[in-house]
Amino acid sequence: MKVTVVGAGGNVGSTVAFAIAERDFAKEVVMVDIEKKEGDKTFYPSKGRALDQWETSPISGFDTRLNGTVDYEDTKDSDVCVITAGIPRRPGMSRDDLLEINSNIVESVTKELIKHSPDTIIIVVSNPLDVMSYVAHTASKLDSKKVMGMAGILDTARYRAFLAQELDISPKDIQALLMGGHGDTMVPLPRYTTVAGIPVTQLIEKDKLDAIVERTKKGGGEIVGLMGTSAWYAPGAAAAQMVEAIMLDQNRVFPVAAKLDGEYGINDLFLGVPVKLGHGGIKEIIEVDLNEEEQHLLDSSAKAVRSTLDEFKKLMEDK
Ligand SMILES: NC(=O)C1=CN([C@@H]2O[C@H](COP(=O)(O)OP(=O)(O)OC[C@H]3O[C@@H](n4cnc5c(N)ncnc54)[C@H](O)[C@@H]3O)[C@@H](O)[C@H]2O)C=CC1
Ligand SMILES: O=C([O-])CC(=O)C(=O)O
Repeated sequence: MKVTVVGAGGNVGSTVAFAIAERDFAKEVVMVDIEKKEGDKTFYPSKGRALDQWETSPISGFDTRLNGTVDYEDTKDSDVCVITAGIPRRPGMSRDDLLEINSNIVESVTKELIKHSPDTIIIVVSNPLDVMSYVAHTASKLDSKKVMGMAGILDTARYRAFLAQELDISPKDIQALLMGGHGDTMVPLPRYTTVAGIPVTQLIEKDKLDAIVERTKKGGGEIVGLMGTSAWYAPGAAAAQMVEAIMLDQNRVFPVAAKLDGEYGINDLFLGVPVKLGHGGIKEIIEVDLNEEEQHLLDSSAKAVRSTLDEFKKLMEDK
């Protein structure tokens, strides 16, 4: 079983690769990035990070080979490819500000990957996430079940972590659902949030829960404000969990950015929804009952993603 991570000389990509290696289910992780020139020197970040990570294997006890490269030939016959290539935002920017640069990167990277692994499954991480998933789907021409974006596991993990802190309860016992686009319009769903089966609304006051929902929506920005660049540990762990679910055919139920063709009344858009994830990619998009208010929030989130998608389409027309 072979996984490729593109952008793996950077923060999220290298963390995805390392999290996969530490889980020890894959034979090989190929870490692709571009070479970097500084004066008369050339550096190879993906090769350096792969070597550094491989050198932890005797200590951590994993067998997964980590191979850094700048050559897509080395990615041949990958079962799953994770795309983290692109620029991260800086303080004061929104994810949508990355649209123009990252859409070019994601499109070109996807085409290279498909040349060497025409049957692969693609997990997109680059932002703006929902539109970058659309770009990878269009560029790859793969079935929509094989192209998806990672955001929901991360956003739900933030929500669960904040709840665990507030309630002083293990994060493992908090189950939650969050839908919509990976932006400030995302939709955490308290009605579908439980602590070991107990509805969270019975355990926490409404104003505290509302504050946690708001903090979750801006969770990415909170980290950008603290570090000057965006997060990588939780995003890396989240993408690795998706890769594991697919490769081990776990049939896990996760929120991922999936292509909607009528589900939830939304068409031709990648948006975060719960899916069953296993061999072959998305086996099923799960349609949960939403009340009027929840559906309204989801529709607003879809509208925001569609407006970024329209901007991307316009960029393509003007090219
Ligand atoms: N979906 C999500 O929840 C999250 C998404 N992100 C996004 O992930 C992306 C990466 O973030 P970081 O790793 O922090 O950035 P980074 O700058 O540390 O790494 C990005 C890497 O992509 C590489 N790259 C650029 N163009 C490339 C190309 N054409 N081919 C191969 N590699 C190329 C760069 O050389 C760099 O090493 C950003 O767009 C960021 O917004 C970050 C966190 C969470
Ligand atoms: O906030 C960002 O730009 C990166 C990201 O998507 C996240 O951490 O949720």
